[in-house]
Amino acid sequence: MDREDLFMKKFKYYKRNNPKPSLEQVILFNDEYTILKQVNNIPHTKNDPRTEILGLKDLRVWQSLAFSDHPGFVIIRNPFTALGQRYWIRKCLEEYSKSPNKRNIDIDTSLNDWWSECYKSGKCDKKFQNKLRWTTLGYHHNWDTKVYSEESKGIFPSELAELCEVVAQYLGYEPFRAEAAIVNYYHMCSTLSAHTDHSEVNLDAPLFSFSFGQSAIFLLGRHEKTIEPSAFLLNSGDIAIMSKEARLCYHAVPKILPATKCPWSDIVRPVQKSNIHLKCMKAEDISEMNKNIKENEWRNFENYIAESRININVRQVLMENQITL
Ligand SMILES: O=C(O)CCC(=O)C(=O)O
Ligand SMILES: [Fe+2]
Repeated sequence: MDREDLFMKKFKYYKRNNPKPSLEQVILFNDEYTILKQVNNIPHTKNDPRTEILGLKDLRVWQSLAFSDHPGFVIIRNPFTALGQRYWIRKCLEEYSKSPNKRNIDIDTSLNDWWSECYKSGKCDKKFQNKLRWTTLGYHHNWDTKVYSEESKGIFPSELAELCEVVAQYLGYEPFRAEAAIVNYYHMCSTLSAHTDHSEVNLDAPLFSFSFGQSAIFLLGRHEKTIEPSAFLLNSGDIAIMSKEARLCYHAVPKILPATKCPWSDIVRPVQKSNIHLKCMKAEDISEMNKNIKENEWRNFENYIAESRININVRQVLMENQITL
């Protein structure tokens, strides 16, 4: 007899609207879970000078959590500044959504600049705006064959590579090379069904997942769907890392939930110019960060994120000493 698909059962439970599911078992919904523990035994005594320009808080105040039932799974609870959240949300909407990055809307349109097109008439075309569901950066994920190739590859955004490098270093997951990303755009009724991410040659390198905007229930199971998954709440700014035993586990997003906090609207402070050495980013990125302080620059992006969730999912594709596929 086939064993029951408990992953699907939980997915359906959290997806349903009528009656609404209980959120009592959702980890991180409140702060009282005893299974949480601080990941790093040794507190960070030094900051990484790149944090500010990447829109991150000082490493010494980061809170990273591990879960005894899910070895290798780590959540860093919103290490972003309010301005940092605005910067990354805007990057996903205005820049990562442009061709030649690959997008789900490419089947219907050849236009390059989706975000500007949404505002072509002066006001937002919501119907068109909601059509964008994903873009891929770097090595493009092939949704049909699930195979990466050298022929389908773009330039990986340098600022996103640097963000991952800082997070990887913080967790001691070095060296990590960001080579492929999927940006997922969710609306309030969107879901992402159960899957494992196994297309990369390098399945030992961790997977970094950045969430912005509205919240999500994230289901994390094991290597088989017959094992019941745990439900985690991911809020804006949270970074989830699937490493080691968790790297190839089934996961899914059955539900988007209205955010109870909007950290992108907290007090914004400008990033100061400094002489820090940036591996990937350029000095102009400081003004790109600071322009989002102005309400008129930020308003349209805020309207989008008030009803959507964005997830950036970053992977290393190649082995450490491999140059091409
Ligand atoms: O949206 C999420 O949190 C997960 C996305 C994901 O699993 C993927 O893109 O492979
Ligand atoms: Fe995934």
